[in-house]
Amino acid sequence: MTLTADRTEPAVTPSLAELDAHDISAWFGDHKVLDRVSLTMPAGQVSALIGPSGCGKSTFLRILNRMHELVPSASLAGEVQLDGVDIYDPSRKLIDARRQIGMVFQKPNPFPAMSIYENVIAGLKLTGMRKSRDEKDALVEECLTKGGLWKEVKDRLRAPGGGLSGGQQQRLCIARSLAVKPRVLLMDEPCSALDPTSTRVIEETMLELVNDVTIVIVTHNMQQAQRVSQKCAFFLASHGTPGVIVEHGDTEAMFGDPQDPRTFDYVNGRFG
Ligand SMILES: Nc1ncnc2c1ncn2[C@@H]1O[C@H](COP(=O)(O)OP(=O)(O)OP(=O)(O)O)[C@@H](O)[C@H]1O
Repeated sequence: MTLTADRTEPAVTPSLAELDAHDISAWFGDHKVLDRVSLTMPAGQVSALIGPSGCGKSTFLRILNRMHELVPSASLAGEVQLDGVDIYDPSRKLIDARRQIGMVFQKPNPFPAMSIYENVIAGLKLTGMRKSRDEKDALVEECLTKGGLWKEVKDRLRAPGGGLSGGQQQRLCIARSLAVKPRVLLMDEPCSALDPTSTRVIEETMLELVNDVTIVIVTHNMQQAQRVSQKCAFFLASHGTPGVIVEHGDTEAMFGDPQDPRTFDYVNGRFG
């Protein structure tokens, strides 16, 4: 990345961060849905979480930025570290974890009546970040550029976010996540509501973004996992038991030479 003497800070924190989950177990009430899952998601790479429906991928993802605790019946055990710092440490603010570890959801969720411009900077107020008008203008351009949307919307920044296509709305949500300078971006099936062309654009955007931000994506699309990720983890919850990671490693090896027959069957579409 080229460093310039811009009047604004870059929209994305330059130092790349590793995310480490140790022995994560999770419950909804008495129902245990994850059992001692450990995974390192390396800095500056895309890690894909794959596995059949209901095996706990989304729950694991939500634990990575403390969203699991929003569900009243939810509880968890284990540790999540962002560059060696425990995000669940009681002395750390919840808002810090959520700012540093952003999330993009399956269904694009911009504020529909709010302008494209205001959507991008919507997170600043929530996280207590103050910026001048010029700084906001520069930040909006930078985030929309990184989100792969700038060229399409630069002449209509005051138009409502809800007027964009589904794929554009998802890229707007990515731009909004970037505005608060996350170090990790979690993406929960970000393309499942999109057509193949929009999906490709988001995938290209991810491949650019990963130079600035560590990415973890949940996907049911095996081709997508192969196209975008360098690391991959296969989750499975067999016969009502809590979800575990059966196998993880380099994506190329997971698809080309899986060690566990269950991984082989899954990546080859034989079950799930
Ligand atoms: N809010 C909730 N309350 C109770 N149980 C839940 C809740 N969310 C998820 N679960 C249960 O936790 C288990 C894991 O669900 P989760 O959504 O994490 O799986 P998943 O692998 O992401 O599935 P999918 O691929 O279908 O999205 C499932 O048994 C699910 O029913």
